[in-house]
Amino acid sequence: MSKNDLILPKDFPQLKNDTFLRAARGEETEHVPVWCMRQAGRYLPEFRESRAGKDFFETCQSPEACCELTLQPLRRFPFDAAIIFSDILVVPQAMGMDVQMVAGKGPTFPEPLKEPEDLQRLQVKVDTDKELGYVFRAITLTRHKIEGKVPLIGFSGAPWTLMSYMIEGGGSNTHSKAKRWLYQHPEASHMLLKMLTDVIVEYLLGQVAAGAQALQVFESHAGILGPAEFKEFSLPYLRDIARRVKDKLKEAGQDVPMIVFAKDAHYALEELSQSNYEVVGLDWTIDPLSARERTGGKVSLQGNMDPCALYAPKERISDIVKKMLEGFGTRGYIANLGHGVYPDMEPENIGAFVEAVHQHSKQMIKQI
Ligand SMILES: Cc1c2[nH]c(c1CCC(=O)O)Cc1[nH]c(c(CCC(=O)O)c1C)Cc1[nH]c(c(CCC(=O)O)c1C)Cc1[nH]c(c(C)c1CCC(=O)O)C2
Repeated sequence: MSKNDLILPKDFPQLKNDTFLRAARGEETEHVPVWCMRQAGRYLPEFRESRAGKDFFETCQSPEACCELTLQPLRRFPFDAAIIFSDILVVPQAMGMDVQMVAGKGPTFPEPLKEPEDLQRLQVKVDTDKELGYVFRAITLTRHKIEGKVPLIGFSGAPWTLMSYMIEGGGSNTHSKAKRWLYQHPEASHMLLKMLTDVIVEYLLGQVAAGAQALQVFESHAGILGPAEFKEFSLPYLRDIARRVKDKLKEAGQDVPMIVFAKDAHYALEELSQSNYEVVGLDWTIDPLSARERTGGKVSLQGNMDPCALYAPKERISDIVKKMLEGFGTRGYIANLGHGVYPDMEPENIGAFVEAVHQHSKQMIKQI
């Protein structure tokens, strides 16, 4: 028994709305489920109030705060899933790196990896219960407090995205420091990607043990790679993560749907649909119909309204949603944005987006 099991009982309230889980598995639903990346975020006044004056990563380390922030958007909108409030950069922290959230600048690593010998600074064998137990406790607490309203999604950053942050030391336009490694130090790059993969597999399994009912892997920096580099430095690790997590869960008689979101990796859509994930998440640069054709019904799809469409008047949002639903169809589809909600967006328009998905999809399904 891990330490994590001792904190709270795991007899969770019964799930009342499994629409999201059914859509992930390609099963029939009464409406298309919908959630938003970054649905817990600064666009909500109650989020800004809860976060005010508190350090971002300290907030991530408080299970009570994470639980509250995860539940806030559900009190306003009838989302069909919740995603645990946390961050992808807790994994580099668990491997021994210092990461700070600097106001106005974003995540910052005071001592990024510069050369291959810096890999020696990293913790190779990470005790995820010890280093990331706070995320597991947040998930368990939230599973209780959510009262079975909707499923709870756990997540991790993918190896290449985390590697690029660890080398760049923060956000970047070119990612040239991280990409230099791929061309100058391919062996060290693979070593780092492999180290990250091992930690991520344990981390995702720990999240399921704690109560996560689905998992999303964020390859947010896929688009900075070309097709050949993606095939060498991202795809094998994405596949390995899903395979290893699924094999381990199967041994335990468990099964949770997994979503891969490789932003701007339209060139790899065929490969992504054959990568052991049930769901492929899409950014807004892909046309729904062609995404369906190229993935050949092998997977469910998630996405992909341009987040900026939320700046449009409500009627226009409704029309855009209707077109999106017609493109994807209502089966094996989870509505979402093509990336996260931005801080200056109107909460009311998020509500209009959710309502439009529910309304239009109910009508469309009735007509089938
Ligand atoms: C790249 C990335 C990060 N973090 C994450 C990604 C992958 C998804 C993506 O591509 O956007 C993942 C993430 N970060 C957060 C979540 C929570 C769940 C959700 O609602 O989606 C998730 C899934 C909370 C957060 N993570 C962060 C915020 C905003 C900062 C705050 O609350 O103070 C939230 C709500 C901070 C963060 N963390 C990160 C960035 C770039 C930022 C923004 C910095 C800024 O805007 O100043 C790294």
